[in-house]
Amino acid sequence: MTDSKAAPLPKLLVIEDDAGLQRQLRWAYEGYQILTAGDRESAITLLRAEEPAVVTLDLGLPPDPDGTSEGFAVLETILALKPDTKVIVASGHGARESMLRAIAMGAWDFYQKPIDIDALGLIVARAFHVHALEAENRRLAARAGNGPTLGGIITGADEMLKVTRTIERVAPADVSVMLLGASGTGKELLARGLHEASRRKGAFVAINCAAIPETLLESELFGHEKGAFTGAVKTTEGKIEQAQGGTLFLDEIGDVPLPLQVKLLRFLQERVIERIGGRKPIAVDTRVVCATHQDIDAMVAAATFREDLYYRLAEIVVRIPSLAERPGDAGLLARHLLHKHATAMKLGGKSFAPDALDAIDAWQWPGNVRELENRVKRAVIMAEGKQVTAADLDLAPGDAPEPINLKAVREAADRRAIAHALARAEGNISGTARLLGISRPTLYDLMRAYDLQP
Ligand SMILES: Nc1ncnc2c1ncn2[C@@H]1O[C@H](COP(=O)(O)OP(=O)(O)OP(=O)(O)O)[C@@H](O)[C@H]1O
Repeated sequence: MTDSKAAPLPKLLVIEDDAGLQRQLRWAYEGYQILTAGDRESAITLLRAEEPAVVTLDLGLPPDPDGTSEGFAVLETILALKPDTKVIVASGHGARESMLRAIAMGAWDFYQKPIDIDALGLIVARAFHVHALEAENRRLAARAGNGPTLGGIITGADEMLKVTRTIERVAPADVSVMLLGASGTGKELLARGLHEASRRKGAFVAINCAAIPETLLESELFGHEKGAFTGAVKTTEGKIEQAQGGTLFLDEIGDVPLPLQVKLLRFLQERVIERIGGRKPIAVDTRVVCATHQDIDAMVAAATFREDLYYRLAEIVVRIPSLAERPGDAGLLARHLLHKHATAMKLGGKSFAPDALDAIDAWQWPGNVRELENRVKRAVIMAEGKQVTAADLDLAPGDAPEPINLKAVREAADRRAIAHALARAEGNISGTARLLGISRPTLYDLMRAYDLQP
């Protein structure tokens, strides 16, 4: 049986007035549908009809085959009609100025004639890859923009959408919720979203149990009466009381010392507190949500966290995936954060250079969204022009030795892109080839050339 639903081949438009070269390029690549045009009119007609993702453009086109005017006019029209098209411009020897002008106008890359099919093939493959990544980012952004998400959470990843759906479901029920996830994954944002979705009328009160010295934590939580201890000059409500009728968010619950765990347990059982130095019990109706980045199960097993308290706090446990476990979210969030911070600093109109998007996609983000936000904020300040580069984000250049030439840079980028796609497709060759927008044989060739394993 033939597979009638096979994915259509990615389209490459070759704009070249030399019929011999046209033929050579037509047969050079497998895995693409090659469209050819010899002049402006037929090129633009094909662009409108077929919307190719990648175009190779010879600047010397009739009626100005020895100059560049017609080529630049075509480049301008393509980018005006379809700005996401990746245009790779061809130049003869010594045409550096034209190339720089083409890049400044928005061309994706260039190559020198005479054509080296292998080198051009790599540039073309990479252009398809970046085009596919950008299209995926736009798709995720559109999906994430479908209606308000819980607590303003930005995500397009199923792993995280599942989390927001769970939280929306449990929000109205009066159960305790424990959020488990690494630092910077958005636990506090989710807790706040849960509070908003619960429609509790009181306040959302957050306390970071790791940030407050042990000796002060009890007073912060339970409050104190005037004169209860040296320095207690006036009666003060604790965070638990402040959350009356609302939600109490206990961040880093794993850092609460054992004696205080006992007091918290008593509060959760009886729903009353006593301020330090106070004698009368005060009833408090509050929803408790807690979070930790620690391995709480191991802490319970080691008896450094009380099991009875754990069961009171963790009627529902929600695990928050790290940023690296949410495909596409790093790029999506980066764009959102770039817009947010550039606007706040009155430095609007900034976008990411292709190398920045690649670097964002390849980085593992050990500090999750918090790290991403810090890097983007810094990059907005550091970027010299409208484009934010990987170097502005302090990502790629520091991680690799100084490349010796452009070929080395491209190889490194290809290697990263292929390794990343392989990981995303879990080693599946067809899936990887699809993600990269290249054919399986081309992928095999590249993997062999770069000595990569599935
Ligand atoms: N999905 C997201 N969409 C938008 N902003 C996010 C998202 N996730 C996190 N952030 C932002 O990233 C920063 C860190 O998030 P948050 O404080 O909620 O993380 P956390 O897991 O509580 O971190 P920590 O454990 O270090 O306290 C905040 O500025 C938050 O607004």
